[in-house]
Amino acid sequence: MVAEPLTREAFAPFGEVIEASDAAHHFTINGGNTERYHDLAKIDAGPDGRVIVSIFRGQPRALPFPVEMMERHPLGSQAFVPTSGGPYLVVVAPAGDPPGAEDLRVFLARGDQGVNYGRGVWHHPLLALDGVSDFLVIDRKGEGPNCDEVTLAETVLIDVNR
Ligand SMILES: NC(=O)N[C@@H](O)C(=O)O
Ligand code: NI
Repeated sequence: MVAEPLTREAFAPFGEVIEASDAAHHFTINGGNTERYHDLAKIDAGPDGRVIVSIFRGQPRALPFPVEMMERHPLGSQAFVPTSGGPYLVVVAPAGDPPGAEDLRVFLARGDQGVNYGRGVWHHPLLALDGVSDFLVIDRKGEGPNCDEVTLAETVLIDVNR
């Protein structure tokens, strides 16, 4: 599978794209100095969880990459915002039954785009490209198992057309 460009419309079934886009609700603050891109993602820690902020430092993945498993967080959302400026891959499938190869969507995210996976949305763990990459990660801390993993019946090779 070749990655498609990440857009808020294409990603809508899986969550939100976090970017300073004119399509977002934005307005000027701080006496004209600053533009606020407002309320970009539905952060969900559930009724008994707490929202936490972490940094993931990901090693670059080699392409083409074999997707052999997917995971989901049934108790909360998970957001990744790149802070190193490089691109990364986002592999997702709709929340619900464990995905098959035919359910996957693969997106190429720019270094100025973040993503928020909605609660229960299947995704592959971090897929940094080009170099060691840091990401601000906003997700849930709390009781209960919050990471289900599934092995795909068939491996899916993903790549990028650049
Ligand atoms: N396990 C963990 O914290 N990371 C994954 O959830 C991921 O999506 O990278
Ligand atoms: Ni995750």
